[in-house]
Amino acid sequence: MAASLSRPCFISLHVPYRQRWAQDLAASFRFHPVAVRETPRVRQLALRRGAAVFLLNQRLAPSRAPSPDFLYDVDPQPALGTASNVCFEVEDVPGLCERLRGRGCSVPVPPTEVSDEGGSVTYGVVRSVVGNISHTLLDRSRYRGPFLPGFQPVQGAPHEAGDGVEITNFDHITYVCPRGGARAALDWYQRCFGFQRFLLSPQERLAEGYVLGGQGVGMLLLALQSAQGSSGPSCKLVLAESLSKDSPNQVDTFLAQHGGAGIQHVGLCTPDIVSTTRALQQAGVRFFMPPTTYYSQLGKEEEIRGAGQDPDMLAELGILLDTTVPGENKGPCTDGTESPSRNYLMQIFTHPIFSEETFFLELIDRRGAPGFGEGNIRALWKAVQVYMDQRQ
Ligand SMILES: O=C(O)C(=O)Cc1ccc(O)cc1
Repeated sequence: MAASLSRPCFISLHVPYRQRWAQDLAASFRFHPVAVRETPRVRQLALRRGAAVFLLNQRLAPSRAPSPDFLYDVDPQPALGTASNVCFEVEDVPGLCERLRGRGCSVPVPPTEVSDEGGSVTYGVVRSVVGNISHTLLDRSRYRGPFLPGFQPVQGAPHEAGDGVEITNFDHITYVCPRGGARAALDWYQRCFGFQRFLLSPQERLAEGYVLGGQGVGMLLLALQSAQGSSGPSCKLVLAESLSKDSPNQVDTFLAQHGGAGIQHVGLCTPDIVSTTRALQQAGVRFFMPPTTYYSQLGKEEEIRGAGQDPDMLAELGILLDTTVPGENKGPCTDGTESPSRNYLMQIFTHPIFSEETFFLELIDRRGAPGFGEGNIRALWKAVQVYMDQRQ
């Protein structure tokens, strides 16, 4: 039986000893500390916005050996900041770990029970076939506390309302795979986690994947989602592989600076990208500005107006809009009129958030469009190229 995995329960970030990133995530990205766990050697802080939770893991003392102290995770021993674990809620942790072991997967943390006064949870950790990524498989159906056993609630966490930032949940997680490795990753997530392939564009061929070529771009994308089951909404994974002959580019630079494959970015869903972008910019978050030609390209202004958005406002903030993505809810509106602009999406990408050109965040505002905008991906690719050329 295929595993039924929900939307991620949390995404774990590891920062090396003495790097202070928690403050950034809290102060700039407006994530709120909700729970903390501290041992003499490590600190784990859960930061939440809507249903999106990052678990920030940090050592409190230098050490060369992997630390067994990180609860609900394995220690990736990072030399630099990395997002290395995605936790999924599952119903039967022992059964799934057993099946995964039977399929040859490495299960560095076997099913383990943790409890406190709020109840108990069972979790195990399995290594993915991609880079340093692992997955915590968690059953917290028997737990009533604020986060997870072993964590203390952070008192006085601020209210989310009123700061202009609206982030509801994780939308997708994008991996950078090694050259030639995306297909093996796709097979692994299908075989081991029961994820299902979906096509990113009507032009995508199943056997080839979504190939973005020409105009200096060279990338293969393959997309998957978890089967939507009883355990909640599905999770989208995007696997990216460089086909580029040009350097520097976003994907090869990630591989070089991250020291191998891993999580490149996380898309955060917002129902109001304009207000959220503005509030985050004011709080100091830096976003990639697309090339100015993005907004002046033939038909773009009409496309943006047709979607009911203001081209000047989007250009001022650097927000990308694409109406060419396939829609979930095509068809006439309930009043019987045809609405040509119902399905579109808007995206904006932050600069890398650690000191290397690796992990970044994205805001995505989906208006009925489940895929990704090709024009937007191209614009991001070019913006990153300009940025890296300037930095070199
Ligand atoms: O558009 C998105 O959010 C994607 O996830 C697609 C993508 C994948 C890799 C990149 O380097 C840039 C964009």
